[in-house]
Amino acid sequence: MILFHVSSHPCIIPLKNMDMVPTMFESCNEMISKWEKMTSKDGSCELDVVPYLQSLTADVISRTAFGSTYEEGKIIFNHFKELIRLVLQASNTVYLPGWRFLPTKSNNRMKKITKEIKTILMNIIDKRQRTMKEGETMHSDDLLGILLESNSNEIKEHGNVNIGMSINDLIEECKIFYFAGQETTAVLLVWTMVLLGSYTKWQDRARAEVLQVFGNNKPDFDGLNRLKIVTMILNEVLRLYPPGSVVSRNLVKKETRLGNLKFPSGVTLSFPIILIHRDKELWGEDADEFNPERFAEGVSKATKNQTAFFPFGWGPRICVGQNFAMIEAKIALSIILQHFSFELSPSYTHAPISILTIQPQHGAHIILHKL
Ligand code: HEM
Repeated sequence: MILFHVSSHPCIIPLKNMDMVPTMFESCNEMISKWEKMTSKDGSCELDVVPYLQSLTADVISRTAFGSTYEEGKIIFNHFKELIRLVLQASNTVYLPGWRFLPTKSNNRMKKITKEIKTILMNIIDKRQRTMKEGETMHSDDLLGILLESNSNEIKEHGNVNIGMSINDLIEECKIFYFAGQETTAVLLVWTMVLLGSYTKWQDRARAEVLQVFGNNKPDFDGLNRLKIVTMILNEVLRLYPPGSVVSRNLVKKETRLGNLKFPSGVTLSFPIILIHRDKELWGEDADEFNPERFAEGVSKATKNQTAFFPFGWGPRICVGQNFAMIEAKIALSIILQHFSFELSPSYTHAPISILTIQPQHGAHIILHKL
């Protein structure tokens, strides 16, 4: 069972396993079919994998969050995507106090999108609640169903509708789910393809393992847990290219001591994950090199029991989607390896850039060969 921390509410909502494997498999398969269609007669093609892996993880998260109302959910997430783009665009311009209240083209667009998100979500909720009243069971096998069910239980318990979540709270929860879970998993897969496209011996080892565990069959949950080489590879990718390169904490409440250091309230502490993951004192002289072998005996051996590897954060606020992300990455990688061998294209330029997550600035051009 995965736990989902709902930030605006002091409660923890259980995000059940929700039979995620078939859902993820379905989305991965759609991507593979597109790639197969793109290959020429000799079975090869070159493509930038970034947009495909992004829409794969968006698809998985839409299905998981909205289940049966997935098509409407997808529109909401497409709107979120545009919102992120507009917010990033605004943050790259000179800051003028009060600017966001001016009726500029992008401010008007942001307002319009926010309104549309609200309308679609209200329709979905309305439909679900009507189904509930008609005596049918809730769709508690998706995130929205879980949020609504927990909300209605809370209202019943307290006998007060003001206790539950508002539509704005629900929108915020869906936003967090999307921001935290889509881009991060996409970039993990992108860097995995870039690195396995360069270190083809590791690609061969991963494929041999996948074929030994699954043959050409659908990946299943038990088999995914037995993938040792694939896990070592994903850990090494997360070490070198942690999707979230920094975690931060605002010390809002009171003066805080950390060892000999004293921090006044109001200070923001940032932990540079990527620098710690590449520290030669912690990882040895080959810290900047791709060497999954270092994880052969697990994370604690690789880190000599120090907190030197924390791609998902650490402590009480550790990423609640880490199992979800690792399962998704393992399924996607297994299916890719079952269908294609691949290499990095000569047109690829290595230029990682941090825009919320660490991304390849000029895309990830890969040459695929159908197996
Ligand atoms: C490779 C994929 C992922 C990476 C590297 C990652 C990394 C992180 C990190 C570093 C944090 C911050 C922890 C902290 O502040 O200490 C975080 C928080 C979080 N993650 Fe993930 N994550 C990934 C995938 C996911 C997925 C798939 C989901 C949802 C299904 C998810 C949901 C969340 C949520 C809800 C939070 C907490 C946000 C908050 O309370 O503000 N993450 N994640």
